[in-house]
Amino acid sequence: MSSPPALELKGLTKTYGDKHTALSDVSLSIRPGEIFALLGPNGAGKTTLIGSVCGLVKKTSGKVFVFGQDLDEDPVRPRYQVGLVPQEINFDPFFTVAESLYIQQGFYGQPRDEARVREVLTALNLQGKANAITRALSGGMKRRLLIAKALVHKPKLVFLDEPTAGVDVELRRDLWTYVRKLAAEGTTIVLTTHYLEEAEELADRVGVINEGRLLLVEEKTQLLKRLGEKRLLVHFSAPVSTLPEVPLRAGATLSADGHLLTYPEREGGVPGGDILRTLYLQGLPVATVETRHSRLEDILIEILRGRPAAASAAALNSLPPATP
Ligand SMILES: Nc1ncnc2c1ncn2[C@@H]1O[C@H](COP(=O)(O)OP(=O)(O)OP(=O)(O)O)[C@@H](O)[C@H]1O
Repeated sequence: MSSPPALELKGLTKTYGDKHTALSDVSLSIRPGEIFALLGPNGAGKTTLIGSVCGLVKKTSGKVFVFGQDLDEDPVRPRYQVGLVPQEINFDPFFTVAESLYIQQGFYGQPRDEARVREVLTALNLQGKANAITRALSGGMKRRLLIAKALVHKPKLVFLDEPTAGVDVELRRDLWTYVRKLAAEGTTIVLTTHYLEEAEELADRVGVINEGRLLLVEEKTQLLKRLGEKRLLVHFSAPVSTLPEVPLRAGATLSADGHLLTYPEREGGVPGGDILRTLYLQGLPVATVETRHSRLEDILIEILRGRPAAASAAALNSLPPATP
């Protein structure tokens, strides 16, 4: 028998008050061991979705299954397998780093496991801080501890809600390495991030949510292949007045100043190599050649733009840049 999904949502809906629908009929299935990135602009419903699974938000309707267990039937035990790195720092400032991790183990019904605490602290580069009082940690260290806290009870399903917001490049890299290790060991990771570079780097699959609706779920590589574009850019050392017939007919364009040829490569179209060969054969003054691939960021903006009137300009404007 095949194992159940790590997380399954069926028609998950959350309404605040009478009319504000934060989540609307969201259905989604996440495989054990996959890294799933949930993307969307501010207010899209990402945190509400995570909160509904972790018990921080009371859903209005729909079903949530964690490793096949219905949270309506047992809201407690399945959640022992879940870890959450929230957006906001939420630990007691008076305990030491190690104490707060032991408390967390106890909270999840586990015996004190010093080896595990050491392991998590080392993975997050906090090994020298085990006995530090948490309020004395720097902002970045607090964020590392937040991640350690979410992982110390060895959850099989981990939610990372904007885990690297406002952290330095080093922590981001450390975390990426650790997330990959966890996933390789079979942990399922659900990640929300505004740094699309992060999703592009880590995710196996991507879900796009806007205004509480799940617009798309697709394998990341498939999505990049389907909606991504590869462009060949040829810079000329002297202005060119017209392009030869082969590139022209294939769809290449020349900049107004005659210094740049742009050619969007498509599957089944004339290969970029043939375009270049023609340019060389015709003796055009090719200086440099580069290829550019569209990134997840470009694709996400297109998806949100592609939505009818509902994808408001405000929502698009709130998309932050790919890198901090
Ligand atoms: N407690 C609440 N009461 C009323 N409305 C809420 C509450 N919590 C969230 N909302 C609304 O629900 C919608 C979804 O919010 P949510 O925090 O899930 O979005 P998000 O995608 O996580 O956004 P961000 O990227 O800014 O964290 C928003 O319109 C928000 O204003």
